[in-house]
Formats: sequence, structure tokens, C-alpha cells
Amino acid sequence: MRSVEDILSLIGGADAAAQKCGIGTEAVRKWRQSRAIPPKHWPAIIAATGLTLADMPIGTTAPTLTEAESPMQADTQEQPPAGATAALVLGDGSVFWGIGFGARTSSVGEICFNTGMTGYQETLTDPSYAGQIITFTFPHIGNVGANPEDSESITPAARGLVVKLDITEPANYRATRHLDDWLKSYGIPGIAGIDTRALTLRIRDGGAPNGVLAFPADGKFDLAALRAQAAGWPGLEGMDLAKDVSCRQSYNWTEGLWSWGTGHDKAPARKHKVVAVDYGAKQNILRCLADAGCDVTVVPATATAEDILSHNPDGVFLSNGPGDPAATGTYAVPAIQGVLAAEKPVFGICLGHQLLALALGAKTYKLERGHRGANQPVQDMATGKVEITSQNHGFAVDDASLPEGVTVTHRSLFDGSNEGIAAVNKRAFSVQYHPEASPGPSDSHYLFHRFVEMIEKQKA
Ligand SMILES: NC(=O)CC[C@H](N)C(=O)O
Repeated sequence: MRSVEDILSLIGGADAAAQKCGIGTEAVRKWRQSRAIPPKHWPAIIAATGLTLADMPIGTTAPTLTEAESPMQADTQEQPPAGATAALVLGDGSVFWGIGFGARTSSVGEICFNTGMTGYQETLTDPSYAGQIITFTFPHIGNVGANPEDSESITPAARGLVVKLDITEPANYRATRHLDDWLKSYGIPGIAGIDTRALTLRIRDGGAPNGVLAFPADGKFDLAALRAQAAGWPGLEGMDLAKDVSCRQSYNWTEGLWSWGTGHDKAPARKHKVVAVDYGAKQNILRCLADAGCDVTVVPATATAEDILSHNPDGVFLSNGPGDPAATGTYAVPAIQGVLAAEKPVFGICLGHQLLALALGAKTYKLERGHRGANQPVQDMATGKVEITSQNHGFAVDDASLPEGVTVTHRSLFDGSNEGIAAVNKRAFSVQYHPEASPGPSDSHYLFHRFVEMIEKQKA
């Protein structure tokens, strides 16, 4: 990172800088005072100096955005500012200009934010992000590159990423690729130089907007068309995406958890037959099940109760996945009801939790703002203990709709929403958060053992 003074001298002084950025010298005085240059001016500075995003002075204290300074104001300009190569265009017409990376293409989806400080590769490959463009609030994205071991799926489902700083050269011994190169190979576009703090505040206050991330190969932006595309996207509500990201055929899972030195271990003795319904399963869930002694057969999202029961499972696992649970429920609910009627122990995570709730007769709804990050506190209602959890969901189970015999086992300490249920007279439970979090807190690993204990009791 360069200092403001350094940059001003490269440009030829405060007056030249003010002119290049189309602002007054008073504004440049503010840069000096705060020792930071607001991101909206970075493209012009980069164009004038040949520096990179990594050189931009971000300051040591978080800047307070006043109305006048808000990048949202400046970024509604119709022409790309000097140096801008990509744009994030929201359904309400606002435009954030920035610098593109990854694949030169454009994609449309819901713009959400994730507050995790680690695990961008796991996040980008979590199939539950299908249909979404992820804003990372943590600024150092790309610093550990990408590697073949940390993916949660074979093909990433996220539609794009929005970051503050340019992605740097990887600095980690496990890195085998630069994140930019990795993104290109999967056709995922990214945009840097965005004031992610301002964008996140906007999502927090106004809900997750739909938008287009455009990084056109020819450098041309048809804003009217991009605005129409963003506004015309139907949104995640009512959208079934699980069957798009699910496996097409059943298969057996054998890999265990990752450890230093040995990588992904082979799973220990497999004592219980578990069928995992793949609505977009994160692979570390399958590893956790295998590690807990389960012989896992993964079946497609559209598997019927008959298909599932034909494997003669000791227990059935319902995976996480993208989209609106109510939409996926049209085929998943009858299958889960059939499994419950056969009195098989059931464990669900995230979308699997929502689908179990629907199968038990409850309802789900879209959260005003989703939970996405690795530091989400959840209370276990039975013990009063607080778990720090990893989460990624935009829908939730409506407590008020839970039928008799279904209890709330966990609750979010952020907004009080439902984080877990158990069906008292059936061997079925589920959580909204991700106990397999990789990387992330491991407070909730006990849930995999709870599932195995449930299976053992049923077998005894
Ligand atoms: N991670 C998940 O399984 C997400 C579930 C669901 N698609 C939601 O957003 O709430």
C-alpha cells in the first residue's frame, strides 16, 4: 500500500489529483487528513499513475460515509470512470464501477454478503450459493490462492464475487493457483475496487438486491440493457435450484476429514448405512458423516422415498442446497415424508433443515437479510450453551408454524430466528447452520455424533 503523499507526488500534486478525479482540492485535503483515498477515486488514480489496487491507501480507520461522500452517489454516473473495466448494476438502476478480474463475462443473481475472514474458496464452491453474487466484506480475498483440496463441490455454483481490493499473488504453501486464474477457468467474473462496506450497509438496510456483474470483453457497457436484465431477474423466491446442482446419479462417498500432513484421510470403519440426499451438498458434510462411521450413499435431489429406502439405510441425511426451500419442497417433501413414515432416523442441515420442517408441516420464509459468515452465535435451547457457527442461508423456518411435537432446539443470537428443530416422537432433527464448517468454528461437530447415536439406538 502507498501513502496518500506518495500517490499525490506521483500524480503531480494535489491540484493535478483533484483535476484527474473531477473533485475539489478540498476533497484532496480530506485524503491527506484521513490518510486514505475513497475507493470511488481508485480507478482514476490507477489510470493516472499505473499503480495497482494493492497500492491504494485504505487508511487505518474505517471512514465514515456521509451522504455526500457515499460512493452510491458518485457511482450512478453513466460513463465508466477512467480505469473502470467492470460494473455492478443493481435492479434499482444504481451502478458501482470497478475493476474486473476472473472471467470476462457477465452474470445475474442476488447480491448477498459474506462476513467470513477465511474460506473464500469454500464459499465460492458451496453449491448453496447458486444464483448469487457474493460480496466479501473481508478485504483480503485471493491472498491464499486456490488449491484442489478446499473445494466444497466439483464445479463452483456462485455467479460472481465483489471485493474491495485487487486479488494479490497467493502467499500460502498450499496454493496451486492464483485465484484470478481459478475463477477464469470456471467462467466466474469478479469486480474489485468496490466500497464493499457501503454495499453491505445497503444490503443490510434494504435487503439483498438483484444485480448484474458485467466484465465485458469489449469494454463496452450498455447500461440500459444491464439495468433491464437486473430488474427483470425473477429473484430467488420461488426458485428451485437444488436439482440443478445435485448429482445426477447415486454414488458412494468414502473420503474422511482433512488433517495437516496427510490431507483428506480415508474414513474409518463404516458401521452405519446412510443415504445422503444431495440438494447441493457441501463435500465436508459427507466427510464428517464418513468420519463419524457412516457408509454414505449419495442420491440425487429428486430421489423418491422408494429410491431412498431401496438402499435399506440405517439413517437418512438431508443436505444443504440453494434456492427457495418451498420450491424444492414440491418434490422433496413427499420423499422426506415417506422416509419419516418408515421411521428412519433423519438429520438435516440448512436446506435439509428447511425441507424437514416443511415435511413436518411447518412453513419457511425469506429472511430480510441472510446469515452468511463464520462467526454467527447460536444458542442450544436445551443446554443454554452458545455455539459459534458458520452459516449461509437466506430463508428460515417460521417458528410460529411448527406443529405440535416439533420443538425449537437452537436459536440465532443475532436476530432470534430459528436455527434448529427436533421432532419429539420421530427420530428426526436438523439445524439451519453448518456444523461441518470448513474452515470455520468446529463447535457444532457433536451433531454428527448425535445422528450416529440416534441410528445406534434405533438399531438396538
Ligand atoms: N446453505 C443452505 O442450504 C441454504 C438454504 C437455502 N437455499 C437458503 O438460502 O436459506
